[in-house]
Amino acid sequence: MLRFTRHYVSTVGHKEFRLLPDFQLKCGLEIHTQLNTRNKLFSRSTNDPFDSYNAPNYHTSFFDVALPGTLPKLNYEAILYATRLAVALNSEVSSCSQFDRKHYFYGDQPLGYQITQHYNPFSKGGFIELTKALDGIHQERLHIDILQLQIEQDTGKSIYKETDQTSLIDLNRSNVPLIEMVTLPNFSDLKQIHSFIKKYQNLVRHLGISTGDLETGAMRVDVNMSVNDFCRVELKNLPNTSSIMRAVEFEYKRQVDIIRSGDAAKLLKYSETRGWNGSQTVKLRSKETTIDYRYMPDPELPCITLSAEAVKGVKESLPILPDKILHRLMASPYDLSLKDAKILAINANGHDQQYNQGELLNFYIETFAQYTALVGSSFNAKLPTNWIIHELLGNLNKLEFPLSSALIALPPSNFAELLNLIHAKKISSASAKLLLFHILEAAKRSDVVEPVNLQELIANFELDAIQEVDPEELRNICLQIISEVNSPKLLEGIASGKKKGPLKYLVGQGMRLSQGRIKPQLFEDTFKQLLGVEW
Ligand SMILES: Nc1ncnc2c1ncn2[C@@H]1O[C@H](COP(=O)(O)OP(=O)(O)OP(=O)(O)O)[C@@H](O)[C@H]1O
Ligand SMILES: [Mg+2]
Ligand SMILES: [Mg+2]
Repeated sequence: MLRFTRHYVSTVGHKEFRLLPDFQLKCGLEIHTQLNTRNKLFSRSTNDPFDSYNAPNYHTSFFDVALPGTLPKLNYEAILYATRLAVALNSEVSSCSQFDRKHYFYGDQPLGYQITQHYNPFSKGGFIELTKALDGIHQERLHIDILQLQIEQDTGKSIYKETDQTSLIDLNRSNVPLIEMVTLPNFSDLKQIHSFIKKYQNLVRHLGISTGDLETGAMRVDVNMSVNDFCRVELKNLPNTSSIMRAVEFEYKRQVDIIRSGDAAKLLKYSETRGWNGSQTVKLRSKETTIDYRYMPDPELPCITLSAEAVKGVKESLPILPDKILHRLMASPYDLSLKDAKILAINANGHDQQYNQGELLNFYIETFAQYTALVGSSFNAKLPTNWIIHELLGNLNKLEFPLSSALIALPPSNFAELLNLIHAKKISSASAKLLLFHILEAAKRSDVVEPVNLQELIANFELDAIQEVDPEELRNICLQIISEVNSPKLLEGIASGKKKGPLKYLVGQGMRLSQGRIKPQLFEDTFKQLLGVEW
């Protein structure tokens, strides 16, 4: 009889996945992140590892292709980026970290060794905090401890051609700066792993040090996992979050089955490295056959000496970190939901949408301040949220128009004025939508964009809400719509309540005829009265 825990329930795939209480999962992550510095780690060639499709081996220098006699020259930008990350993770930067050579032979590694940090890493310790409130883990809070950060070079790429049994080598990626971050084995369920990966990915994007994309390989996650303290298995080559989660589920079940069958002492005796073929984990190599990398300090690279003041300077220049922003946005006066706060604070896909996160957040905060200054204590926090997060961003995406340009037409003071007009019901919500769209579309078409004059536009388009609606006029508009519809069946359906939906259609017609200046509720009430609706 199996007992299930409530640790983690996954609906990935068809079958539900659960951890079993008698089989304890222990897991640690190693995450490699490519830094988006301008140049490579030890050469001046441009750092553009994804340009291979157009020009293989283009972004290379003599050092990247390992011509004899060339020497590595450290790129300080990579050190700055690594320091930013270390400080954000509360990891202690070593005052003198060193580079080592890890020797192995491979076609895409022409030096014959990879320069990494083995004996004396860049920083040690640190943590990421996961919480139930922000990250959705099952525990209230959990610290995932970081063992260390090490700086290393990426390798080139081998492309295998099955057809003529050849390998192509592309060295555009060779010598791209990487940071390997290693956690302690603090994870005990899948939700924690998932949340951590998202949080770390978001952090490197927020710090502006990497695109953090798993799909391009800019971020690569290796998962080390063991069950009931048997040997750890390391899962590598996991292309995206869903593969990571599915591979962990599969591997957990595989190890549980081995333990149940009584073969664990034999089959889980040595740690091994496994890959993911899309449906199962497959053995790549066992640690019995580990290569001796003959690590040795690189004699051509002196240690990186960083003073405490330099580290302090970087710490002081860091942007406010995402958790802190989320907490602020979810508290008074903003009172945003977690979902909306994340839209403002977190760049979900790493690419520039029509805005960058800092720009959007500043716009929101500034507009909010100006709006509350205009309306005083009766402000409605939902107005800026809805109009910025939903209306404005929706329109920018639809029009493919960047926020930076939209801001010229609609700086925070103008947007706050628009909110104020909506707040005071001087303009109906339907009219405001039309107006906003019009302003953005006109700004997109125009070469010279300047702040709009809202009052003038509202007057020109006659968008002022009709404050006092003449009941007779309202009745007449409704009667006209009813006669135009000319469908007794539809009207009877509405009246009897059998088909309520078409009432919305009638109201929509009213909004159209009045160009959004009469409130939908007034139309609805009048139609109900005229049709004798009792529901
Ligand atoms: N018993 C265990 N169960 C699961 N994970 C473990 C266990 N012991 C250690 N780990 C995890 O294994 C990882 C070890 O990574 P580390 O980079 O130190 O060594 P490595 O995997 O041997 O080296 P390489 O960088 O060459 O892959 C860490 O993330 C650690 O948390
Ligand atoms: Mg490692
Ligand atoms: Mg490893």
